[in-house]
Amino acid sequence: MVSKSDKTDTIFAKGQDEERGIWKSYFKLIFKAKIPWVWMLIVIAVWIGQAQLTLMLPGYSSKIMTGVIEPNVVYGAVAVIVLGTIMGGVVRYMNNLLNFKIDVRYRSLIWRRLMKSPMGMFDNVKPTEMISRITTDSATISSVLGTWLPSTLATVYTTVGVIAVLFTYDWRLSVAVLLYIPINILFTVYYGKWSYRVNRMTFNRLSKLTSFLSELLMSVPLIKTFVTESKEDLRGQQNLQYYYKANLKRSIVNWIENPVNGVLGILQNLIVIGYGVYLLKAGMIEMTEWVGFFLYVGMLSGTIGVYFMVYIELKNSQGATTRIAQLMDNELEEYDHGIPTDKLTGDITFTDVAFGYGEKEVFTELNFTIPKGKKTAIVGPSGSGKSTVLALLQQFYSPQKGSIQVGETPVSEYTLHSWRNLFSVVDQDSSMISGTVRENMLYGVKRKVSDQEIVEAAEKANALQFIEELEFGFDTYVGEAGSNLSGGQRQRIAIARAFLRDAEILLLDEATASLDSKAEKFVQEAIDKLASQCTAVIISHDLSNVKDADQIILINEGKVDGTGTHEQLLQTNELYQEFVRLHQKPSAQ
Ligand SMILES: Nc1ncnc2c1ncn2[C@@H]1O[C@H](COP(=O)(O)OP(=O)(O)OP(=O)(O)O)[C@@H](O)[C@H]1O
Repeated sequence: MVSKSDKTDTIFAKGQDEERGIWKSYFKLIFKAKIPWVWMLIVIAVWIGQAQLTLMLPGYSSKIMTGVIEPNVVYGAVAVIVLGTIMGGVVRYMNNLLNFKIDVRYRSLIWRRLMKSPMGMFDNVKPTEMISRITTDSATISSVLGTWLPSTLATVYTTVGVIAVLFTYDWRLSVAVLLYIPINILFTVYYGKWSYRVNRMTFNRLSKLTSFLSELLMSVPLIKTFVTESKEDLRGQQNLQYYYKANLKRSIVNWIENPVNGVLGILQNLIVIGYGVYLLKAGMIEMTEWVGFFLYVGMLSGTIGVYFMVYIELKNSQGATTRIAQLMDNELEEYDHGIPTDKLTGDITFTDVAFGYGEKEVFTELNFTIPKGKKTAIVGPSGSGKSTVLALLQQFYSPQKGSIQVGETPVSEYTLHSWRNLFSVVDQDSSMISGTVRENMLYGVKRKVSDQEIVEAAEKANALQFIEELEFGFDTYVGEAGSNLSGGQRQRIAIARAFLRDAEILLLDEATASLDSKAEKFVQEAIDKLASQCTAVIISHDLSNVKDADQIILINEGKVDGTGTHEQLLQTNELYQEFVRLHQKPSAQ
């Protein structure tokens, strides 16, 4: 079968190490996700309104603190405080909404792209990595765009305003204070880089831990069977320790920020106090101006603190933006481009088809024909590429060389959706969705189906008895991915689904492998009936399923080793003789 590879050189893994191009990535994401601009502008305007009120406060405070208690000063101060508090509350609420709006747009954009991504992308990316794109990465980006962007613009407004006010008080004192800013920037940049590295390490440890846990929890039966609980316990403890140590480092880095900022703040106050006292004594400034200046400088420190946080946030979001920007660049499947079809109009021919998964070559030169309306069996050693033929047939992948055609028409010229709608598939995994038995039987069935038909399909698939014995019959919940059902029960529901789908081409990949021999015989008869009404391609290790096929294709080492009926291949092909010898059931001898 087409198994998922565990390659780590995925677009996402590459993204984790990509450290450049953050601005490019942000621009790309902002335009791709169509963020709510109007809402964003409203939030920015409210932020700036609130910033303006905050800017006015030290002017009033300095007057009141130095005894200038006139009615217009007091009323002005009260109005600014009350309005500022109300606007502060409103803007935070609006900002939260903006954040959620941006977040849901990114999440739905990522989800839509994932749903339209070609199969090859899913082979290379672990499900936990994809989940992390939709949850953690999109939250990081929306926090930067939704929360930090508007508040930072308001902070820029405040900074410019504060500097302008400072110069109206005294230009010498202002220059002295501003000289200190480069020291602050230097610290911000160095600390930011350091903090980014440590945060990224913690994030990587956490995603390793998450993927370890989800993988192991899905393998509990394997662990129990092979008695590896202690070994896995140890591996889990190690992963937890790595994450703990990364967190310890991170806490030290985060802690350092406060004392250093404190020292820098003291430096700044010393300048204002020392130089200010000198100017006061020399009679060059008034007491009210000096107090006002002092309060505004405090505000300036606050704004620098915000830039500092924004820088850290931007650095920390770098991995997330790069990963999502790369996902946006990924090619998508086009479903409605080409000729629509609702019938298989001729035989399907593979001509000189070469195909591999990445570096791994599977077929070098594959030539065969699947006759319309006939039953074709594909046999070959394990790993020879039988399931890959079914994947190529459904256009999950495109051949690297050669062509697959229906008559004279390459299958790639059909619209992808209409082409895939021609198929009905029952494979050894018998994929289920979490829902009821009925929902699973109807999954992918696009016509109206009566209850009577559902019952008949279940009966033909030998599933009716066990379904009726379930607590809620057809309305019984099957659990996540059908976990409440046995392998054989899942397989019978998948077969019933194939009956209901009633497609032109039936693909069976070890479709009865999980059934006991009594059920298998019964279901096999039903499948044979279904197969006789359409074009069927069957992969089975069970000789009895293969023997009566109109044509058997034997695949080995990337090529077709032989084609013919059971009798023909038995007489002419050594590999087939070997296959028969190995797979003959005692009853068939
Ligand atoms: N998604 C994938 N990525 C990389 N390699 C893959 C992928 N799927 C299958 N392969 C490899 O391609 C080869 C053919 O696999 P395929 O599942 O088609 O073989 P098969 O004949 O159906 O095997 P089996 O009889 O064991 O089910 C194998 O070597 C397999 O490891």
